[in-house]
Amino acid sequence: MTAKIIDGKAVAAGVRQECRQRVDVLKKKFGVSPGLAVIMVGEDPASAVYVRKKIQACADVGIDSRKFLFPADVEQSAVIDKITELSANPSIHGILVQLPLPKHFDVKAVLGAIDQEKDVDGFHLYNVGGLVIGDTVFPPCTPYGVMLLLDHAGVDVAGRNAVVVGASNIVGKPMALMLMQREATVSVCHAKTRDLAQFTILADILIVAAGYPNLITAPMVKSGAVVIDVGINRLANGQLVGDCDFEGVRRRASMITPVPGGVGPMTVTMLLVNTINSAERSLNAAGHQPMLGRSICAATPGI
Ligand SMILES: NC(=O)C1=CN([C@@H]2O[C@H](COP(=O)(O)OP(=O)(O)OC[C@H]3O[C@@H](n4cnc5c(N)ncnc54)[C@H](OP(=O)(O)O)[C@@H]3O)[C@@H](O)[C@H]2O)C=CC1
Ligand SMILES: Nc1nc(=O)c2c([nH]1)NC[C@@H]1CN(c3ccc(C(=O)N[C@@H](CCC(=O)O)C(=O)O)cc3)C=[N+]21
Ligand SMILES: [Mg+2]
Repeated sequence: MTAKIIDGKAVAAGVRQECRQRVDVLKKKFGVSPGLAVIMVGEDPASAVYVRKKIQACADVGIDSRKFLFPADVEQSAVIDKITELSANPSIHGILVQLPLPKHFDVKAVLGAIDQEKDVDGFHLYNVGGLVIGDTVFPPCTPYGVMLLLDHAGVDVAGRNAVVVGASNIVGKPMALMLMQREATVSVCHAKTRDLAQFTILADILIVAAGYPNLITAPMVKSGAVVIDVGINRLANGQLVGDCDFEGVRRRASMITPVPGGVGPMTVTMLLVNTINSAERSLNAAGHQPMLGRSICAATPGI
């Protein structure tokens, strides 16, 4: 078997086209320009690349983005003051704090300062709680993008065995919750899992987000499985690879996402979706009827 490649870049391009249309309606009909604030602390090169991609993606669909760069040794209170100010600013509909933050930061305190109605990453505890009960406004971008890829590829989730490798707050845990919400039978593996292969081999849907190249090899994968590789690893030779031995695994899987060009472009795109949803919600809060297209969210009910 040779797996069908799930083209994240192409799916993302389609979603972005919808984003452009929704932004157009917001601007022309309602005079609202969706605005995203991106906060970055320090100049970690990987973070800088991701932030640049997010800002480019905003420009691409007509979202106004503003970047706030703080030096790595800034006091936490200065960052929280900025977040408080942006939370009160009606021209800002989304606030994102690029992670990781420097060690002296209390991540929970910083994320907690974001207005929960502008928490487009979905990392505020209010939205995390919403996700747990299957009723969140801002699904976290990476697992949200994965759900959209699965829907787009026509993958049935209900009743299937889903195995998530990785249990972080930003990928593994919310991924597991979204799959549970869609009635998969979910196992979550992490660094202390004994005999990872014993779990992965049972997966109809295998989601890998650990951050180790070649962690998943062909013998660990059930024949015909759908494999979603979230991992992003830069090898010494400069090559970007996921967590799966791509060439080996694609001979056992029925579908697989590539790296690059798989989940990464979806992550950035779902940030745009969450920001536009937030801008539309701000209109509704102002007394307008809920009239705008929610087709993207409708594709993924209940998350
Ligand atoms: N494509 C995209 O859009 C995105 C990609 N990423 C990429 O995804 C990967 C994961 O990111 P993130 O969740 O932030 O990373 P973290 O480092 O925060 O979490 C990694 C998780 O993987 C687990 N893990 C580590 N080693 C193993 C192992 N040998 N077997 C099983 N589980 C293991 C860890 O376990 P434990 O909890 O026990 O420590 C942890 O839960 C990275 O490569 C990152 O670059 C991240 C975000 C978006
Ligand atoms: N608050 C916060 N929100 C995040 O969403 C967030 C974060 N912090 N910290 C880091 C991770 C990582 N992340 C990625 C974004 C884009 C690509 C992406 O575009 N990847 C491309 C290639 C990238 C490249 O060429 O380097 C691809 O896979 O095709 C990947 C990973 C968002 N994250
Ligand atoms: Mg952990």
